[in-house]
Amino acid sequence: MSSLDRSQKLTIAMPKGRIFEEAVHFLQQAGLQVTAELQDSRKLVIPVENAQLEFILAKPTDVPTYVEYGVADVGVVGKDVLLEEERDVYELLDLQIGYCRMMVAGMPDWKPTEAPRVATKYPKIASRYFREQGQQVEVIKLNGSVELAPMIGLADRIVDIVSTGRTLKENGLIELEHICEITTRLIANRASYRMKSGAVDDIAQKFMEVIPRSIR
Ligand SMILES: Nc1ncnc2c1ncn2[C@@H]1O[C@H](COP(=O)(O)OP(=O)(O)OP(=O)(O)O)[C@@H](O)[C@H]1O
Ligand SMILES: O=P(O)(O)OC[C@H]1O[C@H](OP(=O)(O)OP(=O)(O)O)[C@H](O)[C@@H]1O
Repeated sequence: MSSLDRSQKLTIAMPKGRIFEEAVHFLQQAGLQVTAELQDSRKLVIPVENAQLEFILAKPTDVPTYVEYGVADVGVVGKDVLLEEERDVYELLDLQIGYCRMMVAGMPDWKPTEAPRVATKYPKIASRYFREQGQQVEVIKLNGSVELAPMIGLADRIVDIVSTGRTLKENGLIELEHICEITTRLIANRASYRMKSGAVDDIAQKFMEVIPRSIR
């Protein structure tokens, strides 16, 4: 299937923010035409001339929403977002970039209490994890700076992403339990996967060829 087949034009949802640069580098390695507009402008919709491609730039947590509703055919997104948003999309590939881990963390002198409270940006992941552990906890949703919660007594533990460990360390917290590893994934809309199988396969194939090179 030629990538210039008009009916096979693909819209790719890209996450703004932390994983954007690594994801763009991945696209370049896969041979996709990445224009300066994608890397350096405030535009949110970026068509790629003659390549039957269009990028949309979304907040990371919204990428699966655009893909589920089919306004993007495929998307690049962290596994943390997929686990939290639970959108109805196909997960096609682990791109093996954007490495980090989902952890339970707390103060070193943490002790179980009768009414444990857990603060997190990821309430579904946290609730599911503690349910599976057979522990009853109250989950408190925060939107950032989650490490503050145990320090000032809002919660006794947190569920959050840890990458270098610097944020935990500088706030006197330690890793307590490992929930899962997180990497960036390629996802696809279910209808696009069938109706535009040529173009979706083409991009998945190109991505797959990059993956062994991106293993650290
Ligand atoms: N150290 C890290 N902290 C947070 N996210 C990371 C880290 N390392 C990799 N990631 C990946 O980056 C994505 C988050 O990117 P970013 O922090 O830009 O988004 P956000 O949390 O929506 O932004 P905001 O801080 O505006 O709420 C996550 O989905 C995760 O997969
Ligand atoms: O282990 P580290 O390398 O220190 O990274 C982990 C930190 O990065 C993320 O926060 P982010 O910078 O996205 O800010 P936030 O507090 O607004 O979520 C995450 O929520 C941790 O706080």
